[in-house]
Amino acid sequence: MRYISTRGAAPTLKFDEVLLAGLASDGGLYVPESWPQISAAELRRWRGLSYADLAIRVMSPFIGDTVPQAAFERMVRDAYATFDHPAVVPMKQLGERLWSMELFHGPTLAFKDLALQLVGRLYDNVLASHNARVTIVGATSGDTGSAAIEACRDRKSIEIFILHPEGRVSAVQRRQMTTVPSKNVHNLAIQGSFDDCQDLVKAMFNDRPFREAHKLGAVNSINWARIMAQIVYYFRAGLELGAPDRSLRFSVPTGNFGNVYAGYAARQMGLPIEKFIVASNRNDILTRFFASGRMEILGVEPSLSPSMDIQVSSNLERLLFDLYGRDGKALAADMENFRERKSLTLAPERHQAALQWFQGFRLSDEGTLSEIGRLHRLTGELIDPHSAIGIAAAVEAAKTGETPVVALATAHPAKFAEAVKRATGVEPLLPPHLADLMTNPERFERLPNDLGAVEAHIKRRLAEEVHA
Ligand SMILES: Cc1ncc(COP(=O)(O)O)c(C=O)c1O
Ligand SMILES: N[C@@H](CCOP(=O)(O)O)C(=O)O
Repeated sequence: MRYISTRGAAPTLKFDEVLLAGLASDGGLYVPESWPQISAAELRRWRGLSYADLAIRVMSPFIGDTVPQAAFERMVRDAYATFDHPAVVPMKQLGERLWSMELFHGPTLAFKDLALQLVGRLYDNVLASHNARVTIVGATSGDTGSAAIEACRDRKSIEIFILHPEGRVSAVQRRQMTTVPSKNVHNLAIQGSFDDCQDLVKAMFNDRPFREAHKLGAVNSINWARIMAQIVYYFRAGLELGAPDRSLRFSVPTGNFGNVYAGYAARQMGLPIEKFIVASNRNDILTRFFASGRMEILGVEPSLSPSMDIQVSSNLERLLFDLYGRDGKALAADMENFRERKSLTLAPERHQAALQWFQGFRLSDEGTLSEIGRLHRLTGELIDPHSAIGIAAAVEAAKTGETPVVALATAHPAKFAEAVKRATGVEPLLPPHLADLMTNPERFERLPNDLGAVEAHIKRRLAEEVHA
């Protein structure tokens, strides 16, 4: 398997190289040159596999011979052994055609663990075989940061710098990052939004001398390895609900478009998925995009689902690449324009093609609270505000059509205890392994939204590590 950039001008790479590269050198994102095809007969043979065994089968074609098979299988088993539920991603039936899949049973209580527990191990293995070190720079609106830190802390070949928007993540999310005492972990609170943090990360990758001098690596979903690992649970849901003999729909709480793009990848590989419902909060650029074919950046407004307070959804570029018939040059020109003019209008035939598979949905904070309250009254379950948006969208979708709808539950309710308590009167508790989270000392640096200041800070810290 080889990987090509969505902007058509970066070298074609193998999996291990893509893992280390993160963003492509032309500013694009790596995608597989072609999609591995899983036949219906093969899918039937996958029914009943454990999560780890399924993960090995789904991901092996993407990795090829770049990681020794025995080591890869060991990493997968170790990664999913860190989850506290035997099913790893348990499903619950919520209605006649309605299911939720819980993706938050990993160590940091959000769906990011499903990819990052594996990506941390892959980094270690590939860095050792290349005799290399990496400086990870990542942006977070709250969940990627802690999952990446948990996956990379104390690893000898990795320094990790995570940028979060100051004051715009929940207290639990912040503390999950800033209370980790490991020396290779560095938290930067940026005076800006998540989009600013993500722009800073991309700008560091596009600063070639800085990127090369410090061997930058990515843990955000711009890194193909993140998407690859997230494809697996779509297959798990499909197989549990009767694929390949029955199709299904997914409702996905969306911000950076990485999660739902992983579902699209599963569909391209042969899983019968009829539709993706892209569920957003008030930061609704994607809802407006699917409704009109026009993508327009407005300001980001804080909401009760802060991890989805995003306007520039990086992974949409991967979908656009296919909608543009994989014409990297044309897409590169339009993406440049989009960054300058803050708007992009799809040609009508491309918009129609997108609507075959995707539909948008938006929910206000009031709607989110009311969905958390409704589900609690009905089932006794507590859900977090991000999952609530996905479930509310799925409830709407299940009113029409025959195919089951699976809503992805992306975070544990205790990460957003304040909102959940406001909606239900019940405060969700953190699991025992995080019992001292709210009292442990924090460690982070405040920095302006300024590339020079952030790069200078990283250089200084790395130099201190060398001399320590
Ligand atoms: C809890 C939660 N739900 C949903 C999302 C949105 O996922 P994506 O960015 O992959 O679209 C995020 C952030 O990524 C998140 O942390
Ligand atoms: N919601 C995310 C934002 C970053 O998304 P990623 O999937 O690209 O890492 C977060 O919680 O940090």
